[in-house]
Amino acid sequence: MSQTLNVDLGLRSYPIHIGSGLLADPESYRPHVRGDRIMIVTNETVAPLYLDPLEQALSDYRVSRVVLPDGEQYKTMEVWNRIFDALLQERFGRDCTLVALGGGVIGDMAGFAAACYQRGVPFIQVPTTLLAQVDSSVGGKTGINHPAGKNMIGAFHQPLAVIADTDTLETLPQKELSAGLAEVLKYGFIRDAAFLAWLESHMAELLSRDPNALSHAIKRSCEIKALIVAEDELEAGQRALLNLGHTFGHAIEAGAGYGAWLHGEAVAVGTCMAANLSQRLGWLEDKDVERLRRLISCAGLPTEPPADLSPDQMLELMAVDKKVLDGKMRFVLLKELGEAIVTDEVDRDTLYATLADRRSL
Ligand SMILES: O=C(O)C(=O)C[C@@H](O)[C@H](O)[C@H](O)COP(=O)(O)O
Repeated sequence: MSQTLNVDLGLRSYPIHIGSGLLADPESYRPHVRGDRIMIVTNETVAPLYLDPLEQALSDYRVSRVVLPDGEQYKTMEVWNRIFDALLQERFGRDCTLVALGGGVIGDMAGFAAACYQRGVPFIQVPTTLLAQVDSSVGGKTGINHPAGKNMIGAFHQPLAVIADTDTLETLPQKELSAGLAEVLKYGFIRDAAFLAWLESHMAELLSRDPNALSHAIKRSCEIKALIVAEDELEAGQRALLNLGHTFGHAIEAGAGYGAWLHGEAVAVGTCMAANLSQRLGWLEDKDVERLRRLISCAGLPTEPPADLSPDQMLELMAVDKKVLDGKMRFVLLKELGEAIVTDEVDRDTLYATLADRRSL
């Protein structure tokens, strides 16, 4: 059984197909592929699991592949360039489709390569992690990291389709499943108190990979993301809400060294820090922060930043955040659980106190 949602972006609209058995089904791709040549971009972990069935499903086309190393530490200009080497060596023209097979790193790098190759070619997202299925494959944010900051170089480039085969979650390490839950919880925190309550009462099923619970969580997450992206594709306004926990989280990822923390783990801690700051500003109550922390912890996620990352180091890393406007940092904070806002009205002392407060995280 599969379900389809739509991301409504006029001429750039596209479907998100969610369900079992989609990856190996030729019909998942046929309506979307452009040209007769396909370059699959994947990594060394995912290739042995899913490259063969994907190539079988695409056997009507001339298919090539580029297999990159796995991990956030490889989301670099050098590794990204290997996609262009492969495309150029095999003389790909513009009449081709790139297919991103993997998690968020592969989706972001393949999507950014598609945005740039010969000034833009189409691509399809085939996300194989929970995080990629609920978040990074949807919305067209593509890019790579820079030592100075996460996702600092990139482009908005929407895919032709997202094909999220829920069967791929069966092979996902538990740590990666939890990392995906950080982004699922985010949708509840920013937009949907009822979904948050549902997540609270179904966390055990989600962690034990109950297919119905996972399908519901993926669908609701994608619905919320699709609505926000449709209203604000280029993050001129409310799309920034999807960045809850990311200002702190990206600083943790860069500060600890890319790959030391999974993105979702860093976002989980960042969300606790955003809640702490929201409480200091008088918005969240103690019980809200406790509830948020408990949920994050029940999802198997950390709630505290690395002890060796000082408030000053965090501040320095946060200063390059893409939400900085007119030299002022902007934060996604919580008015209540289920309602987020973007604000630049955070004084330095309150921020510093949050960064220094390891106890209340
Ligand atoms: O789609 C968005 O918009 C998001 O902010 C979703 C985030 O969860 C995602 O991690 C995104 O890639 C972060 O983007 P960035 O602009 O903060 O680099």
